[in-house]
Amino acid sequence: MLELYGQTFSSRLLLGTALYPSPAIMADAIKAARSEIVTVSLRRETAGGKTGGQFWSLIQSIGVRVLPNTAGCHSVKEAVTTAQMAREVFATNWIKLEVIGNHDTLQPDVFGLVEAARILSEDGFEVFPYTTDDLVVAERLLEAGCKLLMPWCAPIGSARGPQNADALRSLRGHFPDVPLIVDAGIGRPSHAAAVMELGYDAVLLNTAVAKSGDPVAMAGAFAKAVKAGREAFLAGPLEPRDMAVPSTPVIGMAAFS
Ligand SMILES: CC(=O)[C@@H](O)[C@H](O)COP(=O)(O)O
Repeated sequence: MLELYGQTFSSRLLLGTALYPSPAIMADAIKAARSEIVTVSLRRETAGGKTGGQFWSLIQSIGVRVLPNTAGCHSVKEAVTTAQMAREVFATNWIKLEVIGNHDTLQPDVFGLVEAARILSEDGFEVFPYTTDDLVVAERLLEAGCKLLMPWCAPIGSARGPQNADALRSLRGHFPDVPLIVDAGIGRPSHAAAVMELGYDAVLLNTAVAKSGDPVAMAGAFAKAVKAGREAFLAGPLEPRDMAVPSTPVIGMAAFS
């Protein structure tokens, strides 16, 4: 079971709720993914007026846990204020904290992220920080009160998959007991399986499902990949070797003379 801030979940696939062709397709994709947690932008929820209300009702009808996010926030003040509003709107202390540092790459402002994480943790939030794969930043986030980490594997929406598997492996090795969720940049089910095989606890993705040719079918494919990756990790995959090792036994081979 996946344990996040004292709550347990069967599914290790968290989904975003943006960019789908329609709300109905989004709902069907969430069901096909068997996700139990979806992330929702406060901006979408509040900006849409009546539409926002309908969207919220649809999410509630699916019966999933909501992880509000601060998507689009570029400063500590903006992120903290958005988180506080999200707590009121969604009635949860959970917050996926994004403090974006660059318009082009959408990479996190890790300095602002740590500061905002400290402020929000002290204010009783349970923070899910969207961060890079930097080990020192990870340590600072844990010191700031985060009980889990959400490193990217590539820029948001890039669909490039793991760009630095060594850094992800290193994070896993340094923090064996901290829940680690890869967030952002996953493009294909094989990417999700690959990070799960490294021992990551879960993945969060959005674009790869929502913008695919068939979001519902793709959500199902991701669900299978995440499960397969987890099972492979638990089964103890082989480490790559430099030299060949015969896989066919030589004892008992027929002798030719
Ligand atoms: C929805 C959300 O929270 C995104 O900001 C998240 O980081 C997912 O990224 P991808 O769209 O690349 O999966």
